[in-house]
Amino acid sequence: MSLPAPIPVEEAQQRLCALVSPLPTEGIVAADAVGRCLAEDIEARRTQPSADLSAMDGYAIAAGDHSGPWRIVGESAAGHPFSGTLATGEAVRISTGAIMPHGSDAVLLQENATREGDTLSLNDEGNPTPRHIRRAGFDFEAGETLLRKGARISPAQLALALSGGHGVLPVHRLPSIAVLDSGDELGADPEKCEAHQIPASNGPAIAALARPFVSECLRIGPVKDTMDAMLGGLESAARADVIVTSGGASVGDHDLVKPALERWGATIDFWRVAMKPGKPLMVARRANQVILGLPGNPVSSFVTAYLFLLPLLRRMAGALDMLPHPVAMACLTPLPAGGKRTEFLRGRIVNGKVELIEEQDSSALRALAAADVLIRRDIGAPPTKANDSVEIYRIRNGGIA
Ligand SMILES: Nc1nc2c(c(=O)[nH]1)N[C@H]1C(S)=C(S)[C@@H](COP(=O)(O)OP(=O)(O)OC[C@H]3O[C@@H](n4cnc5c(N)ncnc54)[C@H](O)[C@@H]3O)O[C@H]1N2
Ligand code: MOO
Repeated sequence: MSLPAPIPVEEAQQRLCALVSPLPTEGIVAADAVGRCLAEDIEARRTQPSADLSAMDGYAIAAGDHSGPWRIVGESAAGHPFSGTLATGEAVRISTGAIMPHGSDAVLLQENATREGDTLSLNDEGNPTPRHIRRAGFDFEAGETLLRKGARISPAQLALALSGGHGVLPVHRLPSIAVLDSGDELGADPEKCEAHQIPASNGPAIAALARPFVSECLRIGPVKDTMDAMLGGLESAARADVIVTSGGASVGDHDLVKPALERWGATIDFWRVAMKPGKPLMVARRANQVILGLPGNPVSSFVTAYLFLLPLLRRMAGALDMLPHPVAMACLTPLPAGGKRTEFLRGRIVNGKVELIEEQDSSALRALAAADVLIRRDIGAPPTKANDSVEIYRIRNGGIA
């Protein structure tokens, strides 16, 4: 059998993402929109802060005399502004976040003041200063763009949208997926595997990776290595936006994903990518469905899900920024020259530098679970010395979402 030449990683990512468009838009209560992507730009509906506010607990001091003593004529508390106007020589008790009264132009910290009854004076620790005033509109003005179309709503973006006066956000629908494990050797119950079986760990791991980006995830299998079982598994996934299979993507006698997809009426878009691990990756379409055939080796399945499934789901969810961003980090371990495939090596971070994990077998789950990053090695990259900079993708500590 002559096999198609593996295509470069970037081309494969582009071809995959070009198969889909962002899903339709819906309005979602802002707090429930976390994880969704905006379908349009969001403008501020209010100015923040809407008035000059004190940034500290202390006293708002009238313009004109910053030496004191002053007469305290009232209070401005957060949510309860002082209604009058200060005259020279007057001050108002003020709390953090409260509105500066008319006529005031400085804040005296309470630690820098002595109060006796209604008389306020300096205690030589510091003077009234306008530095403790947060000016109206310094964060944003009504009408300014707060968040761009395609931005993913995370907790900080949620807080900003709420602060900008938005209770409901226009976002894209999330895709649904079905994840199918295949292989006669797979046991569904990890506590009851015979000697010839291994626990089916890929499906749950892929589903866990995808969870923040999907509306629902149907789990199918483990499916046996027969054409009928594979066709049955695919048919039960027929309503998902994306089908992910794991295993059976290679060239063995029992690798049935490709023939089963073809028999099921899917068209293979590409098969085999010049990457390690993950070479047998397969992408197919059937009507509006996209099928991603991930290799069975557990590390290959994880790495290809990270580099292909997540960008695909991000694109369907409306993100403009789909691909993971590599960053540069010094690498403690010297690395050999890159080969004929882009490599994604497991590494751990030690004191701010990355170190290669010795075990790089594409079935080694203990090494994967110990990894903080994938080290990217481009095709034909020159060898590196200790402490040379390499490109890494974080797969822990916030690197996924
Ligand atoms: N002659 C060749 N053999 C292989 C090639 C090749 O090019 N020529 N490619 C190798 C590469 S690279 C990979 S990766 C694997 C992937 O093959 P498959 O996608 O067909 O995967 P399987 O053969 O079904 O399984 C491989 C391995 O992974 C285990 N596995 C499968 N599914 C699961 C699961 N859901 N949970 C946990 N572990 C799973 C399976 O038991 C096997 O050990 O092919 C190479 N061979
Ligand atoms: O390309 Mo395979 O995914 O190395 O084990």
